[in-house]
Amino acid sequence: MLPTRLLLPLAYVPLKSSQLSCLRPYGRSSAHVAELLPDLVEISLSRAILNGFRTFCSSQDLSLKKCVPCKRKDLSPMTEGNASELKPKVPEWELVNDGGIMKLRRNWKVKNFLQGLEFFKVVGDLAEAEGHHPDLHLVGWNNVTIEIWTHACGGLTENDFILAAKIDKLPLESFLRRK
Ligand SMILES: C[C@H](O)[C@H](O)[C@H]1CNC2=NC(N)=NC(=O)C2=N1
Repeated sequence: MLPTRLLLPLAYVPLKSSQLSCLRPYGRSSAHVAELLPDLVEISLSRAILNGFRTFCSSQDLSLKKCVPCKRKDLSPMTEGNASELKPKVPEWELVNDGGIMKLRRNWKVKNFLQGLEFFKVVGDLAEAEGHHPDLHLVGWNNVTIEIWTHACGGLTENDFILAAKIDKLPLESFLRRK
């Protein structure tokens, strides 16, 4: 007879025999399943826990998410409150209100003008891959500023935070002036 309540070593989730029956592989005897069951359930449960953890991480780590197409009709800018909630996830960036348009802004000093253009190329390739694009400024030959906002709605959406988080993961150190 199958164990009526199985305490799982990983999560101590009590399972009733009715729940266990769905696990019974076709044609195997109950005794055999009882033997297999702890491993089977433990594996599936640890995967569930791992997936849950990964989901939790990915929803926390914006750089693992993907930008979505900006369809004007169903897009509205997030509130300043929402933007402030997401801001800690991109600590290197500042939240600015530029004439009523909320944007993310970050500055760098590059080695020289051409390194600035190379810097833009690396960022540009990422933007093209994401289908979401930053405003790139190269001023006074070595001052780079990137501003990110969603033009389709005239403000900030999650795309902008995702792009900022991804830019922060790019290998840009070689273009930068030593501090
Ligand atoms: C369909 C596609 O998502 C749009 O054309 C994209 C392209 N890149 C974009 N980038 C930014 N920053 N804002 C947009 O509204 C935008 N729209």
